[in-house]
Amino acid sequence: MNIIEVNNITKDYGNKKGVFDVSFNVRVGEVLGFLGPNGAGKTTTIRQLMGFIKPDRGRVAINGMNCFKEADKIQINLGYLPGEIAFMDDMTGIEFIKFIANMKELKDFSRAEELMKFFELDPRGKMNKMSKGMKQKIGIVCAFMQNPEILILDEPTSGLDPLMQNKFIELILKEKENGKTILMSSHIFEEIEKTCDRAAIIKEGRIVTVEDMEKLKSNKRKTIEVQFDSQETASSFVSIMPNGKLNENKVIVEVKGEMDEFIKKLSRFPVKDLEIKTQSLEEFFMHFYGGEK
Ligand SMILES: Nc1ncnc2c1ncn2[C@@H]1O[C@H](COP(=O)(O)OP(=O)(O)OP(=O)(O)O)[C@@H](O)[C@H]1O
Repeated sequence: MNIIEVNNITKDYGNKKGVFDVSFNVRVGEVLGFLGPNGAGKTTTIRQLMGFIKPDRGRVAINGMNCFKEADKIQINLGYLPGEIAFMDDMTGIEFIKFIANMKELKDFSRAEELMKFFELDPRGKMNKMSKGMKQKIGIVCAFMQNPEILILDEPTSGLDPLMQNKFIELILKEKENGKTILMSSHIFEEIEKTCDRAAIIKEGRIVTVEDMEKLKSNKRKTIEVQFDSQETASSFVSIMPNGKLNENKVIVEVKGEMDEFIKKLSRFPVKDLEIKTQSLEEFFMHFYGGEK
């Protein structure tokens, strides 16, 4: 069942800017990665899902409700992390979190406290003295503290250091286990690879592809370099591995998908050393991005 439905939406800002005929769905309990280079249209799409802007054409719905007309109702059960957070700078972090909690009529503050501890956030200082990473952590606490069924996250790890990025991945995996439905935009391939079930790729305002992550991962190319004791052994191996390239006593082979056939053939030879380089998902996605990030 689809929880988030984006059907042929267009928001045309002129000069080929905006989003055009964008469609994708997020199923119940699914984590969908929304990927695209700067200016591709991720935030514009997300803002239509949040009901901040109305599509010129098409329909966006969450839980069957129209995102523009029924935004208030939808947002009761939705956690949102904006790409750029407008904070009230003269508040302290904790004042801001409590302000949002009041707005959401949140009674139980224990989850907010749990999240602050998890992200090692001391929220007592003034917001205008906080680093980008600290502000991002406050945004994350605000999005997750009401334990919503649906989460829409616009570049959630922007500004976080690698340790905190890993903590964020941990949080998403836990939320996924709890059956939450999550849409998150990202530039970080590693976090998409580790957390998402599918990825939608947007470029120049149009969806290029929506792919299953397992399929993407299984299609990843591996470059394997095998070192043998002599050039003779290497040549014998190449004779049964026609796509292998001989380089003195080494053979370099590209393997896509299943490794079984390669391993069975290699097991007939004495191997001195073996190195496997896996094509990163980033390299894979570059194919869709057309070289630009
Ligand atoms: N209100 C607006 N008026 C005119 N153009 C706009 C407006 N909002 C966004 N745009 C343009 O629409 C395009 C898509 O912007 P959007 O912010 O959705 O991209 P994005 O994929 O979120 O990029 P980033 O990764 O940089 O955040 C950009 O060219 C942007 O300049």
